[in-house]
This record gives sequence, C-alpha cells and structure tokens, in this order.
Amino acid sequence: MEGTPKQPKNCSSLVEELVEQARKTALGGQVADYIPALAEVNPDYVGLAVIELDGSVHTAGDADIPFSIQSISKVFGLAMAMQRMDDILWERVRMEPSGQAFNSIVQLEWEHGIPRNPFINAGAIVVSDVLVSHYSASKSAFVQYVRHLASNSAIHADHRVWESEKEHGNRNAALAYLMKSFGNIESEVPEVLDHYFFQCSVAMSCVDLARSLGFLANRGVQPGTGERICDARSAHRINALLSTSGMYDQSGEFAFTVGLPAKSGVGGGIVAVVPDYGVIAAWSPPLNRFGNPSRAVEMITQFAQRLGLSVYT
Ligand SMILES: NC(=O)CC[C@H](N)C(=O)O
Repeated sequence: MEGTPKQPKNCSSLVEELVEQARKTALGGQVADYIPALAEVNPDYVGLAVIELDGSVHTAGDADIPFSIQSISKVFGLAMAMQRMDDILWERVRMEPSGQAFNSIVQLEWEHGIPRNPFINAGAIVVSDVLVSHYSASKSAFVQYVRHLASNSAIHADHRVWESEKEHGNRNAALAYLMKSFGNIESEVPEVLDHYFFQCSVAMSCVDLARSLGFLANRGVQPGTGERICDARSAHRINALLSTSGMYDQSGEFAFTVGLPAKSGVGGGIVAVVPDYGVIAAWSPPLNRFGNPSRAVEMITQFAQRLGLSVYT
C-alpha cells in the first residue's frame, strides 16, 4: 500500500548505531581537493538522516549541518528541466550508464557531444543549459526550488565554493565547449557554467536533502505537504536514472549490494530513495576512488541491508 513503511521498527537506534560505527571506522579516502574550498572541510563530519513518508524523522551525528551538495544538485536540476521540457530533452542527453568517471571527456567526442546521462558532469551541463534558456534567472529559480522542496528558506549557495569552482573549472569548461562545438549547448558557455557551478555550491544538510526528495519515494507527490512536484512517470524516470547512473562508475556495484536509486556528490553526501518508504541522506567528506563518500556508502548499505530495503527484492 502506498505510504506504508516496509519496516518501521527501531529506525532511530539504527541510525544512531550506524553513525557511531562510521565514526570509529577508518575507511581511508580523501576529501575532494580539486575544488580548493572543499579541501578545507573537516573530514570527521558524519551525519545520517532518514525521513519516512509518514513524516517520521530519524537523525544522528551532524545531520543538521549544511554541506556542499555538489553533484546531488544534478537531481534537482533534472527535475526542474523535465518540468519545462518534453521528451526532446532525451535527444540532448541520453539515459545510459557511462562506465566512465563523472568528469570524463573521452566518450563525449565519440558520441557527438551527446552525454550518456544527466548525472555525469557533461549531462548536468546540458541540463544547466536548458535551465538557463528556460528561466530568466535560473540561479535564483534553482535556489527557490530547493528551498521550497526542503521547506527551508535558509538554504543558500556557498559563494566561496562557487568562486573556487569557477577558478578551477577548466575540465568542466572543456566539456561545455566540446558540446557547444557539436551544437548541444544553446546559451553562451560562461553563462551555462556559472549556473552549473552555482547549483553545485548550494549547501544543504542531510535533513534538508532527505526532506526535499521525498516526492521521488512517493510517485511525485511531496509527502509532507501533499503537493505534486512531478508526474509519476517523471519520478519513475529519475529513480531509474539514479539506479543506473547516480553513483557514477560504482553504480553497478551499488545496485548489486544495496539496490536503491541514489545520488552522490564530491561534498561527501549521498541521498538514497526508498520507494514507498522514504529517503535516506548520509554525509561524510572523504571520498573513494570513484568520487563517492566511503562512510556514507557504508551507512546507507548497512541501513538498507538491515531493514531489507531494496527495489529489487
Ligand atoms: N561528482 C561531483 O560532485 C562533481 C561536481 C563538481 N562540482 C564538478 O563539477 O566537478
């Protein structure tokens, strides 16, 4: 039945236990340092938040501290673009796993400037181009959208991170100019990159993230407010893409071991959608070799396995 928790018991104590365990685990990995402002983040932060469709909130550790959402912004950007554009969007960005690093450039030339999916950087830059063309002020539209979804008007972009990415964004600029040369970017590249870096620099907490993406677990309707954010088909499509491409080149392994649609970011966050149950958001800055946060992967894996949450069961 829609909205019925699959496993309501002892969530809060499990969330506490997983954070405690994560704090003790030295999983290695390094905080992202290719964006200098991110390198300054304390690697010891650990947060976990679970929000169920019935509104129950379970949090532990640093679940209320905002951090740089980075690539998690690609989910919000895509949801906005899908609202504004029909299926023509899928001629400009595809729906296949890339099998490459999130910022890889090699595939893009072979495939004529059409990115494999909206959750690698090239795909998110195309989505940013859609937003720049469809909104007169795309950056403020983006921030208003996430504030509304998270019911938190204090959410804002971290300008230091934004500037830092702009200064060190040569690879993303290369992706954007290559796509422009193939005719897959409409607006001017600097304006598109400015939007892309801005949305990556938005700071949100685990609680904000878990609350904001509840609609993906509930066929497009935001559980707290009953507002329809997107149609059920769009929610299905976003979840499908998250399952196949949300964890970059570790998406196959994540599906194999966990089995939930999820998106990671180099700020150390991951959100995982559990259809008909709720959303899990975890944060710990050090990253593994795929650019996914090791402890956050571990906390979500444990939570899902212990409660038997998987879309493939
Ligand atoms: N994986 C990520 O979180 C990447 C986002 C980052 N802003 C970048 O463009 O490189």
